[in-house]
Amino acid sequence: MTHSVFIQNPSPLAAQPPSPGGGHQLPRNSGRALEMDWVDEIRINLSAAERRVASLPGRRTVKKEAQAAWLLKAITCIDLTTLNGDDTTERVKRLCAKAKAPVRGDLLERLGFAGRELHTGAVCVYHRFVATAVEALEGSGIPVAAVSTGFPAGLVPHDLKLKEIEASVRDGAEEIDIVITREHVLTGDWRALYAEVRDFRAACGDAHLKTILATGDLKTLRNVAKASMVCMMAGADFIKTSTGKEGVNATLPVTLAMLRMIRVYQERTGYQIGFKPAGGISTAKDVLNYQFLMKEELGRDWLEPDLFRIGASSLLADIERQLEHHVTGHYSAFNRHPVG
Ligand SMILES: O=C[C@H](O)COP(=O)(O)O
Repeated sequence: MTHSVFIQNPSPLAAQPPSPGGGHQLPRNSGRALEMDWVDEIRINLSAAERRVASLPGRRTVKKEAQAAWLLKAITCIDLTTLNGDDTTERVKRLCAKAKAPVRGDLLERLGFAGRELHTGAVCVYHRFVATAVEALEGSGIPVAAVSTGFPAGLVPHDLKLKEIEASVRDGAEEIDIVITREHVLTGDWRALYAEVRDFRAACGDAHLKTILATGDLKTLRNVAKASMVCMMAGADFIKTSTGKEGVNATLPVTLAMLRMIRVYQERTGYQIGFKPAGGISTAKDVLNYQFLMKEELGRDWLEPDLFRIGASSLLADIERQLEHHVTGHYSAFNRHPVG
């Protein structure tokens, strides 16, 4: 059996926007033995995948109130991120404040959301800032995600990677975003990739494991799909596209390939695996396309933050501008939304 069909058109998107609340408890993926058959059989039809996603923006537009609801839902799925060499404690504290109150109160009131809980899915930082973020977010219910394992290139010794994961978990990170060793994919050493991610999963303990594939480094969609499947078999809770530091980061064709693998894994094991596109997603328009593709490919469950995160440093500012435009009819300058 192969997984090569990317041309089937989904049923039309329901007119109903997602409600900003929701969420559900999922059984955690325990991983399983490496099935080489599941990897070897994977085939990808690149041009069909490109055609499939090219039709998305034209077919799927939502207007006015519906769009505001989709964007509010997107906010709950953002891993609000700062991953810069010049990050400071103060910047991380400001980011955490923004994660707790992502949209101005007056806008929420005019959108009819006054008094409703709204926060981002997580805050994502380097290990150095995990403890700062945990303290700043205390009582908010917002988890801290730590990038790890020698992010972004992942070229430090394996034992140091495990120690880095353990240190972030000790400091309070509830989610660990690891990078895989790209060489394992580029040389087709799926056993080495599986063993690596298995170890990362064990080091995480109760913290959730997001495996960053760095898809821009993997050369082909087939490699992306195979790496996705191996990471899920090794126990990934989420598969994530990119670090934000590769030449090419999240794209819709890559997303489609990864979502199809999530679907196959669910069909075979019953586990629902989360998806996190990351890197270069900076506009409300971009994020709507990702939401539509998630819903069309995997269904309503995958619009919730326990199965969908968007790794982004500047997306929130554009969403807030769009919400402001929706309410006032005017756009404000980006410098009125300095964080997020
Ligand atoms: O995981 C998150 C990414 O590093 C954020 O990338 P971005 O700065 O392009 O939004």
